[in-house]
Amino acid sequence: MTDRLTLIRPDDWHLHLRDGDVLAHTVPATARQMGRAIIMPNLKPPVMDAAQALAYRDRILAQRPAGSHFEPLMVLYLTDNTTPAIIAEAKASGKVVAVKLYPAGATTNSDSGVTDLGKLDDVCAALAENDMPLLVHGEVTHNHVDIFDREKAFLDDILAPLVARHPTLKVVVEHITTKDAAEFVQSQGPNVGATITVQHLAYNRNHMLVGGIRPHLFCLPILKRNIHQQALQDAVVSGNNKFFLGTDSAPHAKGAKENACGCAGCYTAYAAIELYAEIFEDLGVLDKLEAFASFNGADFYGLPRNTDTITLVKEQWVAPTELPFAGDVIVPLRAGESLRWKYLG
Ligand SMILES: NC(=O)N[C@@H](CC(=O)O)C(=O)O
Ligand SMILES: [Zn+2]
Ligand SMILES: [Zn+2]
Repeated sequence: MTDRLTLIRPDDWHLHLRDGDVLAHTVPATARQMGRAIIMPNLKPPVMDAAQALAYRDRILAQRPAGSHFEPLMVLYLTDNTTPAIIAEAKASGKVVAVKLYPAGATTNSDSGVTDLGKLDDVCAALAENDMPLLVHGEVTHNHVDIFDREKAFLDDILAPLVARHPTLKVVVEHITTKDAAEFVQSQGPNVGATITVQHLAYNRNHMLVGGIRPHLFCLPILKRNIHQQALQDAVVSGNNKFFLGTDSAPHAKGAKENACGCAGCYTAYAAIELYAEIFEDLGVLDKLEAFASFNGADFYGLPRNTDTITLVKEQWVAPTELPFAGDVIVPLRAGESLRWKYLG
């Protein structure tokens, strides 16, 4: 039985750090485990150009613990007003590595998102030219499309045509939740990859809704039925290098989650690698964790793999029931539950 696990240091290819005082909590939490992280730009207002990305990066670095080499990889938020010149300037900054598409209204702070991707073909061409991946929150937002069908509708109506129009554009389908998305990614060339979260591997909608509603399992795209959870598990079990670690750790204060209109997002950064290790072990593929967590994402982005290592031990510990969040608290995923793997450093 394996009771100790040493891996090349992982990276988090989808992370929300937020801004302001809470950076004092969110930055150290991720910097403790991850070498790099793709920093989601859905602030209020969003991160829309190189200057805003560099200023945000400085605020993040100001909270990086002494001695840490954690590197925030910055992302621009695509709007109807993004231009090829904005993309070229972002690339030239050397610090912005990707651009994020939020269909307007799809998720937390996405009001400034894109209303018609068809109008941004010149921007997509600029991304392809600059070898910058387009990261997508893959859900349509039309009222008539059921929330459980929104990812598939996005793949069929928006993403498949986009990839066909821009065959060299790198695309990351973020936080995939369906069998359809896993199959779509597998069916495309090496320029299309996907991140998979802990919560979408570990849970399905029954966990969220049977026996009472569990607001801390509510995230977007919403947890789907068990056949979809199974397909995501199959994707990581397959070892296909198109799939990589992206926690989508998305903290919201406890009161904003335990609310008559609760916010979407699960907080997992405090124990990201332990949470993935537990699932990979349950699936019998602990030997595939390192490629998923530490190789596939870097390879997809064309960045060097990390060279230092981390170690986990098989040792039970209890996840905190709450964590500080700048005068407020957050309830992490698995709060108060026993975790099986412990990160040593
Ligand atoms: N995943 C979520 O449920 N929420 C994210 C936004 C996102 O990634 O869609 C957030 O910023 O809170
Ligand atoms: Zn999203
Ligand atoms: Zn996210």
